[in-house]
Amino acid sequence: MSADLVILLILIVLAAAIAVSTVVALYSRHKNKLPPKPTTGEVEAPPAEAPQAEVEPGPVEVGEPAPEPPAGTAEPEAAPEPEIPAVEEPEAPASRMARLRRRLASSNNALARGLAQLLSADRIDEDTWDDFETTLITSDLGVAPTAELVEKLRGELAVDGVSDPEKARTVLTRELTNLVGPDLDRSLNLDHPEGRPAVVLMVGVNGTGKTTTCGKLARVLVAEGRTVLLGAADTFRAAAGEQLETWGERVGVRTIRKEEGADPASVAYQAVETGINEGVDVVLVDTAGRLHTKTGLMDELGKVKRVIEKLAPVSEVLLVLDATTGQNGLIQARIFSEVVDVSGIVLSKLDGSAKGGIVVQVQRELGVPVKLIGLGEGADDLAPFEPDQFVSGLMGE
Ligand SMILES: Nc1nc2c(ncn2[C@@H]2O[C@H](COP(=O)(O)OP(=O)(O)OP(=O)(O)O)[C@@H](O)[C@H]2O)c(=O)[nH]1
Repeated sequence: MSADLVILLILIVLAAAIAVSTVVALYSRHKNKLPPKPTTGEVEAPPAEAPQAEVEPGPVEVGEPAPEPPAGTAEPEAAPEPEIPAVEEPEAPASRMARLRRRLASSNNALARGLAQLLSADRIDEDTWDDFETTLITSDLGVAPTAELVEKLRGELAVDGVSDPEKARTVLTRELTNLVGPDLDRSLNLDHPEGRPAVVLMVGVNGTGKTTTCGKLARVLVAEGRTVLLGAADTFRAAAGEQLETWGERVGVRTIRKEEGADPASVAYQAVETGINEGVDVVLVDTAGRLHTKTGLMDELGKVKRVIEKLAPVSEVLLVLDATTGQNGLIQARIFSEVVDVSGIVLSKLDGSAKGGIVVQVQRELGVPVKLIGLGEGADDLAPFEPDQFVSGLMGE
């Protein structure tokens, strides 16, 4: 029995030993399976820590600073500045006037020369007066104004030459200024009813400088602090609308235009309507002025004016005349004044004309004053017409 017990005990011990070793082996195998975890643990650990550290503060940061970047960075980036053309600064009126006067003096040198000859003559005989008259007439002063001027001067200047050239110059200046009309109201009428813009209609034969004048005038008005809108109702010439728009961009004002051949009246209407909606001060309407027939012109301009007047009164009708065309300009002036009520004249291209006397003739012809003069193709080459400056320019001073 004791031997059996011993054997039994040995078996139990063996079994226990086997069991223990099995458990140990199993445990150690199980443990050996875990290491793969530690190997992945190296990969997992950083993401487990890093993303948590980054992601969590992330939303907070995005939430808080979000409003800042848009304010600080998004705006300048989003600003479509390159598309806005640079608006030019107009030249100061004082220096513009001085420059224009110099140009006027040099462009009318024929008249200035004639006056100088008269003033320096030793003896003012009939021939001298004849020459002087011819000079005045060649300068487009017109026959009647020339006769009036010569008569006045003959009464004041001695036959035996000009004893006092300074006095003679003063007399000449005074008489020429009187002919030009120092007291005429040359201001642009930009009066407009409350809530409606002043409407300026630019008329004239093609090529006289209407579009250019619209652009130059817009620039002057903007420089004076007015808001302006351009209406390209010259739909006849393909490039006219584009040309006006380019002027508008230079000055920083919008142009209402339609396709070539569109009804000019509808463009004018839309321009004034937009002007009302946007509360602008002045709408400048450029028109086409082809003189095929007077009836055609009358129909077109008449319609443009009527249509505009459904929305707002037309404050000014400016007739643009090319100073270099002389008598032809006068014929145009006559026709246009029969078609529309011209309220002011723009004499363009005086820089290229030695015939400044047209100012006097055209004013007499139409009974309306020259309000503006064009003295070049540049943006600042438009000036208010000032009789004193004009006469001293004519006299070459
Ligand atoms: N020298 C000079 N040229 C001018 C003046 N005003 C306009 N011009 C030029 O005259 C030409 C005709 O001017 P536009 O403004 O196109 O004339 P427009 O009357 O609008 O002509 P259409 O559109 O054909 O009816 C252009 O080359 C202008 O640059 C000026 O005062 N002096």
